[in-house]
Parts: sequence; structure tokens; C-alpha cells
Amino acid sequence: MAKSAEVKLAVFGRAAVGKSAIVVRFLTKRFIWEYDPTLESTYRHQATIDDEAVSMEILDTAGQEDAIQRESHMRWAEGFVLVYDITDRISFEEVISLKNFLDEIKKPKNVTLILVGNKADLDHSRQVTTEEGEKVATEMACAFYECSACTGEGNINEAFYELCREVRRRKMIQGKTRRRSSTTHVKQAINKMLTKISS
Ligand SMILES: Nc1nc2c(ncn2[C@@H]2O[C@H](COP(=O)(O)OP(=O)(O)OP(=O)(O)O)[C@@H](O)[C@H]2O)c(=O)[nH]1
Repeated sequence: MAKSAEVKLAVFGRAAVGKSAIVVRFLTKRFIWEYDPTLESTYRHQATIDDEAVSMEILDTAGQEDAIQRESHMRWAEGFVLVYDITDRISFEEVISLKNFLDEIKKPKNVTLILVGNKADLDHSRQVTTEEGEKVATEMACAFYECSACTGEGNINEAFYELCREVRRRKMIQGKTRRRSSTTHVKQAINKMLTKISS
């Protein structure tokens, strides 16, 4: 197995959309009705994804955080889970604002995210259609999942794993580009020196 890679993820969304419930479901495979969010907000988790050990740090943000906290959390993370509640249209509108804010804080090319519509078990109270979720995810160029932290429907595990894969892919590409550009700089410096010596 390849050596362990670290991926920093943050979960964002309006208050009460089920951010903590999703993280807890992912980590424990269980639903905890009234999870006390004051207990912890950052979790460490090890998983094997595509035969590779991946160590995740997951930040469960508070829906009520102020702009300064939100900005520092956005700067810290490499991958984002944007969550809305399918029974709460305002929470859906909020993920669009969150994505715009993310693009301001980080360059869009550094924004790797997934969109998650939670509380799919409450279909009778649905305010956001699956098609609307899919459309916004296409506009954000990200994967879309509808799930229920409560019943476990939808693939929360796969959602987190896919986000990790995307973050790793992006880091690998950026690492290669950085290496290539530093090689180019060295070559340019050597050429300059040689030109100076020969003139
Ligand atoms: N029916 C249903 N209820 C859910 C689901 N996920 C979370 N809840 C409930 O929604 C409420 C809010 O869940 P939290 O996980 O605390 O939401 P949060 O987004 O972390 O909230 P903040 O920490 O306040 O931002 C709780 O009462 C949960 O039990 C779900 O998939 N289905």
C-alpha cells in the first residue's frame, strides 16, 4: 500500500442542515439524533481509498459562524462538503452564496467540492427537487449526492471518498506543475550564467 496522504476537509452549510449528523454517520455508520456539536469540531479519520491509505482531517463548521471564522476555515481546507437540507430552500440558496464566497477566498482552481442534499428521508416535506440539486452541481462543476444521515440512504461514504480522490488528484497536478516551473527556472538561470561567461 502507498504511504499515507493527508487531506483536509471542511463541511459547510446553513445551521441545522445536518452537517454534524453527516460527519458522524460517515465516521461511525450511525445516526445520533441530537449530536452535541460542542463536543468536537475536528475529526481525524484513516481510510483506504483505491488501495491507498488516506488520513483525513475533517472540520465540522458551525452554521452560525461569523465571516472571519468562515474565511479562516475556508483558507485551511483543501476540500469542501457543501450541505443543504432538501426541506429548506433557504439552505439551498445558501450553498450557492457559500460557493461564491469560496471562489473569492481561494482561486476557483483551488476549490474542490461536493454538493450534498441531506434529509432525503423527509421527501414529503421536500422544497428542493433532485433536478435542481443536479443543475447547481453541474454549474459548480462538482459531484452531487442526495442522502439521509438519518437512514443512511445515499452514499455518504462514497461522497467523502470521492472528495478525497479529487483533492489528491488536484494536489498531484499542482505539484507536477510547480516542479515543472521550478525546473524551468533552474534551466533559465543556467542559460543566463552560460551566456554571461561566454560574452
Ligand atoms: N430527518 C432527518 N433529520 C436529520 C438528518 N440529519 C440531521 N437531522 C436532524 O437535524 C437536526 C440538525 O442536525 P445537525 O447535524 O446538528 O445539523 P448541523 O448542520 O450540524 O447544525 P449546526 O451545528 O447548528 O450548524 C438534528 O435534530 C438532527 O437530528 C436527516 O438526514 N434526516
